[in-house]
Amino acid sequence: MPSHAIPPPLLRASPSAPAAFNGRRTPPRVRTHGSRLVVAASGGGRPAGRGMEQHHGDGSRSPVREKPLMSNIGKSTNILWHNCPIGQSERQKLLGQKGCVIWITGLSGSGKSTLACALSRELHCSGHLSYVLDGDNLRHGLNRDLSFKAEDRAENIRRVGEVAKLFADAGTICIASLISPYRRDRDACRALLPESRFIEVCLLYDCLSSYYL
Ligand SMILES: Nc1ncnc2c1ncn2[C@@H]1O[C@H](COP(=O)(O)OS(=O)(=O)O)[C@@H](OP(=O)(O)O)[C@H]1O
Ligand SMILES: Nc1ncnc2c1ncn2[C@@H]1O[C@H](COP(=O)(O)OP(=O)(O)O)[C@@H](O)[C@H]1O
Repeated sequence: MPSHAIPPPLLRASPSAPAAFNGRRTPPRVRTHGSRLVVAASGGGRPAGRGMEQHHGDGSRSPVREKPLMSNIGKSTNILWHNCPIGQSERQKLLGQKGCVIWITGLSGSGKSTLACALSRELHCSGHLSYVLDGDNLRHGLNRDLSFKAEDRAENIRRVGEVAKLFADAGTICIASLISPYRRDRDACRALLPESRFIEVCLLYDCLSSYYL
């Protein structure tokens, strides 16, 4: 099978999927064409806000039929939130676990990466899916444009907080390992998730340092 081919299980329709497309007149038809996935979206077009679900801080969802979730972001207007029929609870059921963020903070050399890797290995051995977001590694890609001045560190943490939230939403135990010296930046990341889904591990010796604000 070529590396880009879609494995057959992904193409199987979930029994509950059609009901979840109630925002469209017709759900899109998906079929394979050689190694390609062909999607025919017919009729109805955008869901126009109907059949959407509102996500609450505790991870629960409820249908929102009256008001589409729109935002104005910068110069762009009418940014519409799209929900997928396969949501957080379906992913949790599939994986047999709930996603969360374990945020490891501490000075350079304090053992963050070592702890993150050890934790990830233990979780893996006990059958849990985890993923390490290491500050050093992310600065090779996603955050390569950022320096170590305070505002860039803040942007660094903001981005990683958002990515970690997505990993948790995907059902993964996301282990973020960053110096993240400013409490306000870490608190902003914590605020992205329900209280019990964000666990901060502060390598204590460094947290007593005046480097931490
Ligand atoms: N000036 C300066 N200050 C701090 N750190 C530096 C610097 N230059 C490079 N490095 C390397 O970058 C790693 C820290 O990146 P982070 O993204 O975790 O930092 S921060 O959270 O934005 O403060 C850090 O990795 P760790 O040692 O694993 O913490 C360093 O290897
Ligand atoms: N618990 C520990 N005891 C002794 N040495 C450790 C411990 N944790 C990490 N180290 C060592 O300290 C050094 C820095 O660890 P590292 O995980 O890279 O820190 P950080 O990611 O915070 O920069 C490494 O050489 C590592 O092997």
